[in-house]
Amino acid sequence: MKIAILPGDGIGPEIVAEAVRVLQALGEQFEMETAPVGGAGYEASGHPLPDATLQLAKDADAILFGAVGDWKYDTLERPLRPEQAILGLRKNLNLFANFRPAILYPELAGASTLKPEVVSGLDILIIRELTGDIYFGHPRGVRLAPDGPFKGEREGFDTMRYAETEIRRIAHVAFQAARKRSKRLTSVDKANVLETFQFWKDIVTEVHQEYPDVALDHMYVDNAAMQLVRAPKKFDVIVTGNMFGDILSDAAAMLTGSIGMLPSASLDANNKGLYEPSHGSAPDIAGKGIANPLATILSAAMMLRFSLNKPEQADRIDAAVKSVLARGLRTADIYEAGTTLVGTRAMGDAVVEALN
Ligand SMILES: NC(=O)c1ccc[n+]([C@@H]2O[C@H](COP(=O)([O-])OP(=O)(O)OC[C@H]3O[C@@H](n4cnc5c(N)ncnc54)[C@H](O)[C@@H]3O)[C@@H](O)[C@H]2O)c1
Ligand SMILES: CC(C)[C@H](C(=O)O)[C@@H](O)C(=O)O
Ligand SMILES: [Mg+2]
Repeated sequence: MKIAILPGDGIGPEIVAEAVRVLQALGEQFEMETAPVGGAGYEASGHPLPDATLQLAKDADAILFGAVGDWKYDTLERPLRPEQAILGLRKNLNLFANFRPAILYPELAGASTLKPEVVSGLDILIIRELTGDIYFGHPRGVRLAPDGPFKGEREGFDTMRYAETEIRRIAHVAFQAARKRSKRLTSVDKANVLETFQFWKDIVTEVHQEYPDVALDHMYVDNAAMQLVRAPKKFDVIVTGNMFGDILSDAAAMLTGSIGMLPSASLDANNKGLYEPSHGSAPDIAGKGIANPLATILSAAMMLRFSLNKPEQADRIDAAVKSVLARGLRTADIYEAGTTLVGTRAMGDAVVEALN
C-alpha cells in the first residue's frame, strides 16, 4: 500500500514526521514517498503543486498532508500561492466530502475555553462539501464595476454556486454518515438570503426522502455558529457548504480544546482520501518544536480506517492517543496546570510507546 507524504510548510514537516513515525511503528509494510507541496513546492520547482507531487498523489492509495502557507508568499499572484496546492489536490482528485470530527477527550475538558459541562462528552461530525461553492466559482476577480452606485470604481467579486449533482452527492454522504450514528442530520445554509443556499436546502430536502429513518433539520449558518458555542452537544452530524464548513469547523475545533486536536479526511466517491489536520501551517510557532501533532496523528488513524481498510490499526492509534492524554502529557496549546508540558517530538514518542 502506497502513502503519499506531503508535509508542506510551517509546522507541516514537524507534525507529519510524528504521524509517519506512528505509522511506521504499526508493523505494517507501507510504502511511503514524500514530495514537496505549497511554499515548499514553489521553492523546489516554481509551483505550489508540482506535477510530480500531483502524480504521486494520484498514484498513491492515500495521502497524508501537513499544512501549507506562509505570510511571505501572500504577495505572489494567486495561482502561485501555497494554498492553491491543497485546493488543487481537492479539485484534481475530486475529494468532495470532508469529514471533520470534533471529539472532546474527557481529559481535555478543562483545556477548552468553554465550560466543561458545555463540552464534556462532545462527539459531533462536520461534513463539509469541499470542491464547490464560492471557493471555486467563476467568474471572479477585480474589475471596474459595470453598474450600480459604484459604477466605474474597482470592485472585487467571486461567484457562489452549487450544481445539483454536487449537493446531491454530499447530501447522500451526510445521510449515510448520520445513519451510522444517531440518525440526526443538521443541514446548515443561508437560504434566507442566498439563492445558492435555498437551492441547497431544497435538494437536501429532496434527498431526505430516501432516508426516512434520519431526522433532518435545517439551520441558518449564523445561528449554527451561535449554537455551536452555546449547546454543541445538541448537534450530531452537520452538513454544509465549503465556506460555511471552513468557518464552523475552526469554531468546533475549540470545543475539543485546541485546533491542534481536529483531524480530517477528504474523500472521493470511492473513499480514496487525503488526510490532514484541520489547522494551518501556524507560521507563528513553526520551527519551535511545540506544535501539537495529535490532529495529524489522528488524521493518519482516519486514513487507516477510511482508505486503507485497517480499522484495527486505526483503533490502536486512537487508544494510544487516549492513553498519552490520560498520562497527563500536553503540548502548549492544551496545557493546564498539573499536567506535563511536552514538545512535538516527545508527544510523538509517547504515542509510539503507547501503541499496543
Ligand atoms: N489545509 C491547510 O494547509 C491550511 C489550513 C488553514 C490555514 N492554512 C494556511 O496556514 C497559514 C496560517 O494560517 P492561520 O494562522 O490563519 O491558521 P493556523 O491554523 O495555521 O493557525 C491559527 C492559530 O492556531 C495555532 N495552531 C494551529 N495549529 C496548531 C497546532 N498543531 N498546535 C498548536 N497550535 C496550533 C497557531 O499557532 C495559530 O496561533 C496561512 O497561510 C493559511 O492560508 C493552511
Ligand atoms: C488553506 C485553506 C485553503 C483551507 C480552506 O479554506 O479550505 C483551510 O482553511 C482548511 O480549512 O483546510
Ligand atoms: Mg480552514
